[in-house]
Amino acid sequence: MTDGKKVYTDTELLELQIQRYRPRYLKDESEFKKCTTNAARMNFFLNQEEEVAHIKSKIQQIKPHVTKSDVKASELRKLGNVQFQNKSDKDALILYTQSLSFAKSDEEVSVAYGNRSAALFYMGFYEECLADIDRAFRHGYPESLSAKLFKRKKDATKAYSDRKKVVKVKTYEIPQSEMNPSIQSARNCIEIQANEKYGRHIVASRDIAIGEVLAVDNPYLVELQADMSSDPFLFCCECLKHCYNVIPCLNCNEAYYCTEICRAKAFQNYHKYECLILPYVGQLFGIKFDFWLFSLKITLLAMTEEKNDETMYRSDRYKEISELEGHSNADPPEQTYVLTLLSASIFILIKEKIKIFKEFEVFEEKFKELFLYHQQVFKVNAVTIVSWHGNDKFYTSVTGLALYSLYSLFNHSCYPNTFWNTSGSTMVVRASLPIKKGEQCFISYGPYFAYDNKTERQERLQRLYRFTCECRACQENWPKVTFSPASVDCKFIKQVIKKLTENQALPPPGYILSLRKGLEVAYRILDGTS
Ligand SMILES: C[S@@+](CC[C@H](N)C(=O)[O-])C[C@H]1O[C@@H](n2cnc3c(N)ncnc32)[C@H](O)[C@@H]1O
Repeated sequence: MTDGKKVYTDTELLELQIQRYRPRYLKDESEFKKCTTNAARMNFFLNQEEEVAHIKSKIQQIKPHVTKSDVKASELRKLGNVQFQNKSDKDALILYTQSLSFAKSDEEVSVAYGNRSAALFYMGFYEECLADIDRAFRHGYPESLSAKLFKRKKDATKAYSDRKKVVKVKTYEIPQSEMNPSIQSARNCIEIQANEKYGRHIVASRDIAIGEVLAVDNPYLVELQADMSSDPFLFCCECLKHCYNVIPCLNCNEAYYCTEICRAKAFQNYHKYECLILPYVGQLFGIKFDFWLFSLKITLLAMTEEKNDETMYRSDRYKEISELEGHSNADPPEQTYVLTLLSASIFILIKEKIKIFKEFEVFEEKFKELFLYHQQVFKVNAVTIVSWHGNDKFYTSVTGLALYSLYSLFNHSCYPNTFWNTSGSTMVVRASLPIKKGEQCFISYGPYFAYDNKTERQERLQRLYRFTCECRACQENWPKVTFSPASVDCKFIKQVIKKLTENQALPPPGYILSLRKGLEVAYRILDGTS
């Protein structure tokens, strides 16, 4: 979100809203604090008739942006042509993609695909170029221009087959024989336990060696972070795949997908409702929080998903999401007040514009509870996905947020014995230390003893996750490690290891072992032998 100059994070935006509504909160404070459930909080605003009438009239005044227009599509395509002639292929590609998102008639759609295929060809993305040529023909590309497109198809096919095959990075897959019988995404070396101190948590059901895979989890839901990713027109909103030839939603200009399959899946599951109100959200509030969009999608999924009572802990089902920790009553009341006020307005918007509650009448009351709850779940459990992409030069960027059911059961330690990374949106969790049978498997929620001091870590964990960390690094108050791994040379590593080995009061032997083993594992992963 920007005001022309500054890009605001969700937290900064929320702080601005809290300041804006402070006088109103102070007036309502004592009554609002009496509401102890999310539904009661929502009803606090929804029962204020004047307020509701005011929001309804604001909604009526909003003219949603034109989403499909051949005139606009043609303008954007022509701007793309200028960039293409100037050899700015990537800028041309983005303008052609925008043109596609506005294009209404088959003719306009087909020409935009045809033009984009040219930019893709010159950028060396032959597979994507061929896909766009097929799309152009399927939409009835004009006969008069077809010869050029047939030639490009021939050239791209040849260039594609001549090119050395790119080795695709393979995500680890759990072998059938090692699958966990009670947890869908886990290997058969962990189990879920629960107690008062830790809530639900993950425990090793046998000894686990460094580098071993504990879980390969797929997200229940992802949300593309358009403002933060380097380019929102290059990612699939459904699977976050980095993709140069995304295709737009057939109704709105807000969502793009890597394939027709992802588009149909998103539309069927939630986007058919979401895209009817997205054009209003920004205009109604002047802001769009990521956690709203996220929460809206989950709530729509919760309403529409078919019930599945299987006892296995599943990552592809709403039931597991519905039981995640949200600390519903732990946020500062002023923050909850503002979020509820804005959520109540979204509730009215949904009622006015998509009539979904007519279809799912029973959910009207449930929605009030869930929409806020999902925002709370998001804050405690969502993960930021950083992708690496590029052609010959790889670079990383934040592409999205995701919610994983199994990852959400891992508790935190500032000296964790597991770590995770993602490939696309698939998360792989591995051991970073040896884990003995019966020991809890911890992950880091961000704070890590080597980079942040104990006070900083404890403050952050308390504020965001509402617990006091009692990991070994916190109990023994380990010092920060003051080198940056990127600038470390081998000589320096040797010195560090020597110092660590000599001084037993510093991080324990496991840390040294993990450093050495970690390098070995990283090498094996990169080498493709693990
Ligand atoms: C992502 S959830 C982890 C699963 C959670 N224990 C449950 O029962 O659903 C995060 C929450 O777990 C709890 N938690 C995480 N790490 C913890 C720890 N080291 N000690 C105590 N509680 C912890 C906190 O309440 C935190 O907000």
